[in-house]
Formats: sequence, structure tokens, C-alpha cells
Amino acid sequence: MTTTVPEIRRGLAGVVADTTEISTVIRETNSLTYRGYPVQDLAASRSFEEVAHLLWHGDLPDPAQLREFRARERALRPLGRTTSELLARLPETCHPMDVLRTAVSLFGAEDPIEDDDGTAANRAKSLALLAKLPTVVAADQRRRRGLSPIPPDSDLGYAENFFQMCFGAVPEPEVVRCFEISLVLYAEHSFNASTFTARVVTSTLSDLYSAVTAAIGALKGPLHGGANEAVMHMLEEIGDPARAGEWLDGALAAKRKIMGFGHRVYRHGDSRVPMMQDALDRLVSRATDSEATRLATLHESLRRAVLTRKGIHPNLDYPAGLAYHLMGFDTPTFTPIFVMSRITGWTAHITEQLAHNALIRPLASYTGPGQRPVPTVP
Ligand SMILES: CC(=O)SCCNC(=O)CCNC(=O)[C@H](O)C(C)(C)COP(=O)(O)OP(=O)(O)OC[C@H]1O[C@@H](n2cnc3c(N)ncnc32)[C@H](O)[C@@H]1OP(=O)(O)O
Ligand SMILES: O=C([O-])CC(=O)C(=O)O
Repeated sequence: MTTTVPEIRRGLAGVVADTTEISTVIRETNSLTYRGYPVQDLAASRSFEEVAHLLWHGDLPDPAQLREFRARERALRPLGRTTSELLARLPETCHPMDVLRTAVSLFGAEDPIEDDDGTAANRAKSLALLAKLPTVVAADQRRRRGLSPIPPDSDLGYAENFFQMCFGAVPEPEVVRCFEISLVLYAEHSFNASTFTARVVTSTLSDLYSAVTAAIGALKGPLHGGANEAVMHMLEEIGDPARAGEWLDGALAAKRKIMGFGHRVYRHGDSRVPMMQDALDRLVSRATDSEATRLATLHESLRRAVLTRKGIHPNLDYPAGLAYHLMGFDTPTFTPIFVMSRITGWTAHITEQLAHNALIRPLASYTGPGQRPVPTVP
């Protein structure tokens, strides 16, 4: 008798798990589209709020729809008293991704809507999360700096309000623009690990908050969203641009992964990098201190060294990490900013999964001991 060994695709590499109408990477042109629109064109001409509407509703909003979307988002920004008080009690040493994960869990516990299978209910929850997450992230960064929170300002747009809540001031429009570009580029990327996590949880007919909480956990890891923070730690570890090559040799010899490089889907470079790198270059050219130039030189030296030695290109986390540093955010705030953006993609996928649900439950090829009797208790 012959036994067929099933093909195992570790990490589900190359496996097509389902269809999606939300976004796609077109390998031939190395491009990414959201609902058919090239992401670079969206980032160049549309606000993050318009892109959120596009991802959720399938099309860009008309002026009236955008006005309504903005008014609803702005009204939902404040946190409830219980949430604020509970979050303020978390240890100050805890990672902001843990704060955010806990916040979403609390929002779920406080949400009176029980009916989770309705698209309308999920859309309302998605908008509330989009509106409230920046309030949590900004308050937490201020808490770590020993400062009290700044309430949201409903006269300001999504990106401007976030700066205001973090720093008590809105920077020049050029800086806000670079930030908004990062939000649009980070918003959605098909079946990446955190989105797939959200879809797995949703596939059991669990609720949206549980799916988002799990997705935050998946994004936190340094092989995924946590890489934007890890990039900054790596640049700090290297320090001197002249050391980039020597540091890289040591890291590769020690079999370390170089953070912000490589990608499961793109083999010849992440389609989002050129636009984010351009935004980063603009931030560097605005900076008046030599520190920004040193970091930018180091960043570029390492990029060239990794390409020469390994033939590997940077992913979006590589320019985004340094860009967030130059905008003034603390390093642990970088991945939470990714969450503020990706909440749009996650929740679009949650709605799509529910609309055509099939329980996600793959098989495993067992390699443990053969069946054996349980020994009698001595
Ligand atoms: C927004 C995002 O989430 S983008 C991803 C952010 N993550 C990172 O930047 C972390 C660093 N990068 C990595 O660890 C990987 O490139 C991943 C996890 C992103 C993709 O991994 P996979 O598709 O599984 O590719 P895999 O890890 O098998 O890499 C293939 C080969 O390239 C090498 N490689 C890939 N990325 C890197 C890297 N960053 N540093 C060093 N070597 C790398 C691997 O060692 C492997 O070499 P080998 O065949 O000689 O063993
Ligand atoms: O697609 C992936 O595997 C990771 C990624 O770039 C993203 O989630 O933006």
C-alpha cells in the first residue's frame, strides 16, 4: 500500500486561501491597487478618510458622503471615562501595542450592539475604532512622557488632529502630508498575517473586536508591523554610517534578519517604498539638525549594503520607521500608528469574510509519536 504524503506549504507560502475584492499586488507591474485604484495615485491626491471610505464601501466618497463621513468620525473621537481610567492604570512600562490591544478589548466589552453579523453594525464599529484609536495612541505617548492627554479637536482632520493630540501643535502642512501618505500606504495589503488573523477569528463567527484584538497581536511581531520600530532600534545600534557594512556582515554571520528588508509577496522591491522614501527625503531636507542627515546617510548606506550583499530590497517599514522618528514620534508609537491605518483594511476584510464565510481550518501533517497505550499510574 502506498501512502501519499500531502504537500506542506510552511507559512502558507504561495497558498491562495480565498478571493478578495479589496486590494491586490500586481506582480508584473509591481503595483498595489485598492479597489482597483493604484495606491500611489490615491496617496498623491486623496485624504486618508477618503481611502478609508473606499476600502469599506468599494468606492471613493462624493462630497456629501465625505462631509458626512468626516462629521461622524470627528464626533466619535473622544474616549469614554471608563476606558480612559482603565488605560491610565496599565503599567507605564507596557508596550503601546499592548495598550492598544487592551483598548480594543475594552471597546468590545462596552459596545452594547450584540448583533455582530450585520454589515451596518460592523461598519459603525469600524468607524468608531478608526476615530478612537488615535486618541488612545496619542494619550499613551503623552503618558509615557509624563504629560496629561490632550482631547481631540473636531475642527481638525484625522492626521492633523493626531499631531495635535500627541504634541499640542500641528506641524507644517508638508509634514502632515508625509504622515497622511504613510497612512494611505499602510492601510491595506491583502492577506498579510494580521489581516489573515482577523479573517480566521471572523470565520468562527466571533465579533469584530475580537478579530481586531487578535490582528493587533499579529501586527506587533517584528516580522510584520513591529519591523518599523525594529528599524529604528537597528539604526541606533549601528550608529555611525561608516559602520553599516561591517555591522551588516556581523548580523548576517549571526543569521540575524535585517529589519525592514524582504517581503513574502514582493521579490523585487515593495511597491510602496518609492513613495514613502520620497516622503522621507522631503522630511530630511526640511530638518535643520545634523542628526537627521546622519540618520538618512546611515539609512541609505545600509540599504545599499543589504542590496549588494543579499540582493534584498527594503519593505515599507524601512522608510516609514525613520520618517516617524523625524516627525517626532517615540519609537514604540510607530507600530500603533500602523494600527491606526490598517484598522481600515482589517475591518474591510472582516466584513468581506462575513459576507461569504467559510470556517478557516487547515489540516496538519502529524509527525508525533505513533499511537501508544497510556502507562498505568505507578
Ligand atoms: C509591513 C510588513 O509587515 S513588511 C515585513 C516586515 N518585516 C521585516 O522587515 C522583518 C525582516 N524580514 C523578514 O524576516 C522576511 O523577509 C519576511 C518575514 C518579511 C518574509 O519572509 P519569507 O517570505 O518567509 O522569506 P524568508 O524568510 O524565507 O526569506 C527568504 C530568504 O531571504 C532571506 N531573507 C529574507 N529577508 C531577510 C532579511 N530581512 N534579512 C536577512 N535575510 C533575509 C532569508 O534568510 C532566506 O534566505 P535563505 O533562503 O538563504 O534561507
Ligand atoms: O503583506 C505582507 O505580508 C506584509 C505587508 O507588507 C503589509 O501587511 O503591509
